[in-house]
Amino acid sequence: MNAAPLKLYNSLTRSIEPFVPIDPAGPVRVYTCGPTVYNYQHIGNMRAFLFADTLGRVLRWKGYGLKHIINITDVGHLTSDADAGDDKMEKAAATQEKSIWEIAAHYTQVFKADVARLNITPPAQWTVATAYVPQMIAFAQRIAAQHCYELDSGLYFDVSSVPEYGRLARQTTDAGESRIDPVGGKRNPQDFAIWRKTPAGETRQMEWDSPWGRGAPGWHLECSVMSNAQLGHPFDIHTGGIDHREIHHPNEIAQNQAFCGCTDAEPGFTGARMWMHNNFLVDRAGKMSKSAGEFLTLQTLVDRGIHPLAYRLMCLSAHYRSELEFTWEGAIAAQTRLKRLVQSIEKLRAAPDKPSRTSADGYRSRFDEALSDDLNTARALPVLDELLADKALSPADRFAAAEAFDAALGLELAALTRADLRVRPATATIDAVDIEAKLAERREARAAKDFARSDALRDELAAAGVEVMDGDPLGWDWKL
Ligand SMILES: Nc1ncnc2c1ncn2[C@@H]1O[C@H](COP(=O)(O)OP(=O)(O)OP(=O)(O)O)[C@@H](O)[C@H]1O
Ligand SMILES: [Zn+2]
Repeated sequence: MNAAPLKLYNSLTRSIEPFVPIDPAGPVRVYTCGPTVYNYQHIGNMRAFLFADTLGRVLRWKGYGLKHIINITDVGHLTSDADAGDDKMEKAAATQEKSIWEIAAHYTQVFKADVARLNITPPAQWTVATAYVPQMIAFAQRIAAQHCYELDSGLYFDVSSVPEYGRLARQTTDAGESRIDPVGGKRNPQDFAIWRKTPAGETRQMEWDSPWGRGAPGWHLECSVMSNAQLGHPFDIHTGGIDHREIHHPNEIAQNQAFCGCTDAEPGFTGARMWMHNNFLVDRAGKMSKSAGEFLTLQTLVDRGIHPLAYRLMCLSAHYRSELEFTWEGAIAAQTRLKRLVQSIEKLRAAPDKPSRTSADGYRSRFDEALSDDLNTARALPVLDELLADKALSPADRFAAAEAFDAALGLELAALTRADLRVRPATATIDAVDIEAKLAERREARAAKDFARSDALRDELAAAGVEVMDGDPLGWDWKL
């Protein structure tokens, strides 16, 4: 029944293509560029992992096995993607007066907790960059003679040594961001360091011996090595945020081509069959970004009374290739939408059963078609709404179909309760039980038309940090 052909947008060709697994018998192999653990991940970063999870869930919905790898970048990512600046990890350690290992451990743990709160399926393996340094050196050694050259600052990849460098980014002019050329002596402006030597007289917290001196691997090298080690090249799908389409992924591709030495025998080889990118989460200031200073974490949302899965639903309500603008109104609307879903499911569970007069197959096909059309979750969600409201279907059949749909959506619809969604704002000076008691008292006052008492209770709650939402059609809510 999940039979619509799966089509996905491939950034390499800038078109929607049928998905054809490389190995029809084995699992689909997917690699996702993971977080750089020098700071908290903001909700924009989490959008990238929600997208990768949706891809994985849809692949499983379509009946495929899945081997998904996400890396943890704990070394090598510079403050500028164009090969300039400090290592983000070294810089964070210096400003926070901690060791890099402490920094990495802390932010990795918080990131994984957010992954769990968003119900993102953990990958088959979290590959940690510093655990792959010997493989990175071996990879670099194999391509060094034909594709690299040494400067004082490191070993550089010569992008003119591979065919069609930058095809993914569609770089046709000198104006592209990646043309920035901050390192003197490069052969081509886009050449990048695959090994950065520690400057003479300095020591870094993270450095290793290599044939090119003590130093650290380049960020681009890391993903080529870890994807190859875990999945083998070529694998099926490589994902990341759309910023990676410009520099990071073209550089991975160049290294993969150099490593396999196969571009004559296999024209078009990039290391992955498809490259997929999610668009940005933006706010009024533009792309949400750590470098820009202010950003929102999942915890910020929770502190303001928004459930993590409401953020997941917010992301699912937009297509992953569209920009998504974050607003608090939007987050509250997503929370209300999630509540409605949970409420419907709770009602179905409690309802006495009776036979269906029709079948849920039509909904299932439409839901499947939407997901199969380049993961169009925005179009799949209304099918779920319609299914839940269809009285010709028995409560049990609606419940079963909704639960099956949720395997692809990951909203935990069958497990969530209304009570879970009452997230107490962090600033509230009153606990959930007292809030409920005051709300009940207020409902009674209103029923008795004692509006003075009702207003007084609302003001008391407001003073304690809780805003009563009279406009909430579900009637059982409060927020910051
Ligand atoms: N605003 C955003 N919306 C969606 N995805 C994003 C956004 N910002 C970054 N990403 C993606 O998040 C993932 C993790 O990125 P990483 O930890 O390397 O972040 P970063 O580049 O340090 O973040 P920032 O750009 O905020 O400084 C990457 O796939 C990246 O493309
Ligand atoms: Zn990467």
